Amino acid sequence: MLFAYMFVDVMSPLQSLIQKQRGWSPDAFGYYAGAEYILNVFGFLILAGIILDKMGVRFTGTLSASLMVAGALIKLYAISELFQGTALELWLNSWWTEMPGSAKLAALGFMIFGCGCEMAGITVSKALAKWFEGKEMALAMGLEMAIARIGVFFIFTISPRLADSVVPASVVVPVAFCSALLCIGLLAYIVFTFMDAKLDREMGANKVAEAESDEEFKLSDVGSIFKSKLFWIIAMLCVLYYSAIFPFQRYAANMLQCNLGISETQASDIFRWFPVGAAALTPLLGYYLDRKGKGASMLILGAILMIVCHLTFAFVVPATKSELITYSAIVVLGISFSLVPAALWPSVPKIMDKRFLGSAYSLIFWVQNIGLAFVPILIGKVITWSNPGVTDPMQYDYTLPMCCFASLGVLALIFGIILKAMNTVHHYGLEDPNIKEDFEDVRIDGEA
Ligand SMILES: NCCCC[C@H](NC(=O)[C@@H](N)CC(=O)O)C(=O)O
Repeated sequence: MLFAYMFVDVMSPLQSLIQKQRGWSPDAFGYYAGAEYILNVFGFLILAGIILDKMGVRFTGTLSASLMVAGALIKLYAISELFQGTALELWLNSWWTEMPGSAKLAALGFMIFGCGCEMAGITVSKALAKWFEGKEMALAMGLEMAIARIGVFFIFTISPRLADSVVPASVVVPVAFCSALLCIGLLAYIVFTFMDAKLDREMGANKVAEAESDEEFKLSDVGSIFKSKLFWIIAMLCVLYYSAIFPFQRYAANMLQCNLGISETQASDIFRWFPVGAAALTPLLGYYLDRKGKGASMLILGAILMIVCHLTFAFVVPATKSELITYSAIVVLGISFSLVPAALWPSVPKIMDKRFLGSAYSLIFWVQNIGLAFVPILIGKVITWSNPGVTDPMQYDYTLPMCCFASLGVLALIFGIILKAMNTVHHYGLEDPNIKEDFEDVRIDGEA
């Protein structure tokens, strides 16, 4: 997941460079960024859930890592000099001219990568549930997310520097670097499959068979989950919150460049503290949640902090051009991005029957991916629409796009409040600690 998250954001600090080098407009960049989720939205994630439950974590993880490598190599080829001037590029340039051929092929590669990445996300959740069942699952999930966030910090640090390491600067170097890391990630997962097989042997064949059948994906379960009000509240909170974080991450470096009048590298150097804050706090909050609970309250606080930060980027940072305010907002956003993920993902097993868990995660990811696919496109359009005639990528006014992100936060907050109110009435246990021996929870059993 570390290398996957690095690949996801390798181009984020290079928006203005790719615009200069390959002619990708903000719209084209938005389409490219949204492409990661398109196939997942059109049902791949549901299929991924079925594959996961039928074939298990070893096969699915290896398949997902292979898909990531294949998608990365296509994207690398698309942005490389090798692709320039080929018949394929000429053909791709000949239709939907707003989107350069290199952006179209890179988007295709990113789509394939995205299938692998999301499939890996649900596989890792299921593997963690298997390895840490009855133990400190929130801490384990928090650590997994923390490692991924460190990858984002690292890539925001090195991506612009790798791009500048050649003359003229090139987006190819960082993308090639991350593609190589993904190959190492595939090898690492293959090593994990041997460890997992050993765990199965230790657990004993009977227990494994029982565990597998407990979590088997049944198509009728999808209907039960979709009929659940609670599922929709969690899924809406998830899609709204994450749509104001991950798409923002794609535009953040350019937003800081435009607001503060700084270089790509300086902007990335400021923004990289966002995932660091999240990486430091998420496992601590997971540890706290395991012992003390307060999950629903953490979701509400996380949404409030995010709204404050996005409004600060919209109005205060451009007016003051203060680096101190910018850094403070970045750190507070990092705190928000610890509170919500640390509370959200370990809450799912509290409200979903174990039988539904794999499908529940894949369906929440599916709803989330709809937002992650379309919000970057929407933001690209809002940037273009609110900046008529602006061609210099350093001169965009980000007020309206940041207000859009803040509005998503307001909606997420409303769902967080509804969730907490429902928890108070129905006692789902969302405010309770995870580790509690006589814990009696109320779960969706297919009739909710
Ligand atoms: N085991 C993974 C838990 C989810 C972590 C979560 N990631 C996602 O929700 C992804 N679907 C997002 C993406 O597609 O980029 C996170 O907080 O990173």
